Amino acid sequence: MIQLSNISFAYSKGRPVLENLDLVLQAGHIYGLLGLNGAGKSSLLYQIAGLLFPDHGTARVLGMEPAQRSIEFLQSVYLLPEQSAASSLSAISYAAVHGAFYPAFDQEHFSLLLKQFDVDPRRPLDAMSYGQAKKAMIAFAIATRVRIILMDEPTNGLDIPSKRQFRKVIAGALQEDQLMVISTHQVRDLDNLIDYLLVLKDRNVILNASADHITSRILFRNTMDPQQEAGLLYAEGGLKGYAVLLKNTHGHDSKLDTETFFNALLTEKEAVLAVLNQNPTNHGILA
Ligand SMILES: Nc1ncnc2c1ncn2[C@@H]1O[C@H](COP(=O)(O)OP(=O)(O)OP(=O)(O)O)[C@@H](O)[C@H]1O
Repeated sequence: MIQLSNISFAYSKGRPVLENLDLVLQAGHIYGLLGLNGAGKSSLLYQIAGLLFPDHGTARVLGMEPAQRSIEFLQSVYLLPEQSAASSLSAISYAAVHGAFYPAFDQEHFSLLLKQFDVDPRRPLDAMSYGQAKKAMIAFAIATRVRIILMDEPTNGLDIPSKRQFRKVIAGALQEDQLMVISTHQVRDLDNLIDYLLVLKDRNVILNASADHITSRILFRNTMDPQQEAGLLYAEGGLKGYAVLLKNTHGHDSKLDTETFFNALLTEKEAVLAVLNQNPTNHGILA
């Protein structure tokens, strides 16, 4: 669905943000795009949406070139930016005006999502708080029912109940022929939500792997004494002992702890990738 080949991109000469980046994303998945501030997450999403153009390399999205911004492309890909432009329209009028552009726009679903998010559909968007307006635009993005939904830091500004609601809404929103990419530097917001993890670091995607693949190779556990654990890859101290990553040599089940995994990948990249890359399966394509 999305294929980026050897993409390089810089805002100014000699300071590349993305370099020789290859990426293939398939339908039916929610991808979490993780990276520290300034890693290039927005820049990558904007390349996919055709709002920034590569200096080198090629991008194909649904068989089209994003930079062409054809009508068919624009009706198939929705990018929810980190900051949406303010509109004096109410949420419901906004959907009536802008939803008309998307052939499969689902007005009923939009109203339902606003209700679930506790957003007043009649209130002008520019009179809403930042978080309320954000929720209205998340609802709009989902209601477009386009094939590819890109969300840039959608959980920024949401309170804790709204973040919970966001996870619930997203988990139930994806259809088989759709793909979603959600970027965040607040890694914990995506816990229990994404089925694929993308990690952007050093101008490239250093990891593209399914949560299933990660937990088949790595065991997530809490312990009081990391040194007693066999196959220790990484340990992180907290209030209640340590969160550890161990080599999963016996096929045990555990739940992916996205934040600890992300921290491990940033500090112990080679060791973590080596374990994930051993005996590669088709669950993950690792850089
Ligand atoms: N319009 C711009 N002009 C010049 N440099 C830019 C511009 N936008 C972003 N950059 C730079 O490009 C790099 C990547 O920025 P980008 O916004 O893509 O990162 P990000 O991972 O989305 O960050 P954050 O988590 O802070 O939103 C940063 O070093 C940033 O300063």
